[in-house]
Amino acid sequence: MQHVYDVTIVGGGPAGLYSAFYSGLRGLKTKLIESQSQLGGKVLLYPEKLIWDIGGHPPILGEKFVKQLIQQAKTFDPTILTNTKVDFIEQQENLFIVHTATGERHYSKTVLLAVGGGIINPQKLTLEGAEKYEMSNLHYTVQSYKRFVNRDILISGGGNAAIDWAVELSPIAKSVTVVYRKETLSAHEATVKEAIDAGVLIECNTTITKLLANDDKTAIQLVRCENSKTKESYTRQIDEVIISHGYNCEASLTFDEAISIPKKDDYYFEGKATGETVQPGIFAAGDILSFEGKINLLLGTFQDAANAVNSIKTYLEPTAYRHGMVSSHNELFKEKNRSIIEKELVPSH
Ligand SMILES: Cc1cc2nc3c(=O)[nH]c(=O)nc-3n(C[C@H](O)[C@H](O)[C@H](O)COP(=O)(O)OP(=O)(O)OC[C@H]3O[C@@H](n4cnc5c(N)ncnc54)[C@H](O)[C@@H]3O)c2cc1C
Repeated sequence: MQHVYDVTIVGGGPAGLYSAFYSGLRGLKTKLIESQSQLGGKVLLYPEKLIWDIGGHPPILGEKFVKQLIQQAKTFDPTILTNTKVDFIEQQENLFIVHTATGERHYSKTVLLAVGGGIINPQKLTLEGAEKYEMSNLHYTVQSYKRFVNRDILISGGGNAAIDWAVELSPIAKSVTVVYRKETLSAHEATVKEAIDAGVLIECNTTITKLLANDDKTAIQLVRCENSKTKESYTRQIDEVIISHGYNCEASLTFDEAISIPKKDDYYFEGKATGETVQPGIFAAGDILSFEGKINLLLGTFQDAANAVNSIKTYLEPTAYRHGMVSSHNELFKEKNRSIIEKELVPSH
């Protein structure tokens, strides 16, 4: 017989990870289930981006931020499962049974949905044979800047992510060209200006029509593009190709008939700022949750997580303290505080 957890968090992005930390802080027996092999959610899509807008935190690389989030999530030793997709949630009296795609069942008194926009996969290039270059120089995310030093780079896409990459790579690349199928880019004007000022070449109405392999067919050597207006096509020698065509979100989570959670738009759950959904025992946090005044940013996910966990605590123990607790009240921190404070007090030379 499996253990029954106080809370099972579905999704290991920022909302799920911070929920795991916070539910430990509130003394709840916690399990977190993530479908991907890595924890971190959408932040894994921008490991090399500097994040500037986290309160009280200096600019931090996405990759480092994820590491810190994971470390914090593990503070109270929750059970964490990766490579485990939740596909169905069932309720039997006061117990939830969380079913996974591989046929396992997880038992829990409450469920916290932190599934963001679903399981995220980049939109792939649909050209024939494109997939064979994914092991070499066709990329869907920028995992490491080193790879792009002194290279001729072609980026396909006109949104913020494409232009952000163009701006960030242009100081280290030999050249950066952006091709975009529409008349004008959809990225912020200020970033587009930054890209142009940095020497990025932008070609609108233009799409990639062919990837031509090198002699041993292991890497793309030439990219053929076509301008949809002039019908002109040209071939360009290229070292690295980055595709930034957005993401597909696989929203495959379903519920049994007894569970009803109102949906807003395609995949957002209408709920309250306190994380409660209309379904008793099921809570939500992060990008999946929609309420008036909701912020779909990292800072919003943290507030959602704390609110949802506090709601879970009082759902399970109606007399428990309803609101946020300051971390210094926690016994585990008391032990750790001493060594941290001692280190801080050592005069620096
Ligand atoms: C390119 C880009 C740049 C951004 N830059 C910033 C920024 O600078 N500052 C900022 O504050 N915010 C930024 N954001 C927004 C921020 O990343 C999101 O608000 C945040 O990641 C949302 O966290 P989340 O945990 O709610 O969802 P997600 O990060 O989407 O995580 C959800 C997790 O749930 C998992 N999951 C989904 N379905 C299932 C299932 N059925 N079973 C198991 N697991 C499942 C997914 O695999 C995923 O890991 C950016 C977003 C993008 C896309």
